[in-house]
Amino acid sequence: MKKTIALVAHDHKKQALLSWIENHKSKLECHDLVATGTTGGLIQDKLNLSVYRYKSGPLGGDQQIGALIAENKLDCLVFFWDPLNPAPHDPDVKALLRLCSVWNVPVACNPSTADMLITSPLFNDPDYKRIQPSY
Ligand SMILES: O=C(CO)COP(=O)(O)O
Repeated sequence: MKKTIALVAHDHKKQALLSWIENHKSKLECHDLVATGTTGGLIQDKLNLSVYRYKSGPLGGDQQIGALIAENKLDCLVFFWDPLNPAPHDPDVKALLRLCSVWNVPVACNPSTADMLITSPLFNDPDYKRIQPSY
């Protein structure tokens, strides 16, 4: 079943995300991909993958992806955030990760977790229904 997958990385993690995407390109191209602005541009240019680009993270892109979660329009987030450098939009980063917890959206913040997520049998199991919390 086609999913909507968001791909986001901070600057020092962009190369790691591009490598991860390249490793899983055949799986990822079956889905609808969205990304924050700069990350999405790199995915298009370097990997020739079609991806819908929201604004750059510091300009509101994280919040736009958060809005997808709040509207139940996102199935999975791969977000390689940078634990070693401060981001001017850190509140937006936290808010995005928080919404994944609020709505039980699978989120991978490093390549090994992302490997496990995308290769999980549950990822393509049509019978697996993610529990949607009812508040
Ligand atoms: O800052 C980001 C996520 O917090 C990513 O934004 P860019 O993809 O525009 O660099």
